Amino acid sequence: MLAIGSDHGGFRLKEAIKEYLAANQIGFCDFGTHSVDSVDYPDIAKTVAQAVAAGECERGILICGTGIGISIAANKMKGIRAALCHDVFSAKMSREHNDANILAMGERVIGQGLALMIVETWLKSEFTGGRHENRVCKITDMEQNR
Ligand SMILES: O=C(CO)[C@H](O)[C@H](O)COP(=O)(O)O
Repeated sequence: MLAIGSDHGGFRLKEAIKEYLAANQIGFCDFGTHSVDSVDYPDIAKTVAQAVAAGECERGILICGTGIGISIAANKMKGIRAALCHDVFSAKMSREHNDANILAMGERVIGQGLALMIVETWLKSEFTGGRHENRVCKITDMEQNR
């Protein structure tokens, strides 16, 4: 199960991603927001990050206007590795090398076509482990000592 959420700045892209997920039989849980009325992106980041960190959802997708604020907020949560990706290569690497468990994007930065390609790539890519395992473990250690 995938967790998805956005603020008002990412609402339209979130809806387009939901259509893509539904068309591809990928299960998701929508944590809002549910309109273009203004909301605060940390509130959405928190609920999606909590669902992923608690293991209720395997991975998450977060969208705001730029993707910056919502990824900064999500990364404050223990166990979260949110990657802000606006190109397909970064999306693939964020999974293969960094084991990113949240994909963040900005609706005001990229078009819908590219965003959907990024989502597709990110969902299909897997962590390759090996030398990257130790590096991700070091990130987790930093969280424990915070
Ligand atoms: O991108 C964002 C955070 O990084 C927000 O979506 C953006 O700041 C919202 O701006 P506004 O309230 O002017 O619509």
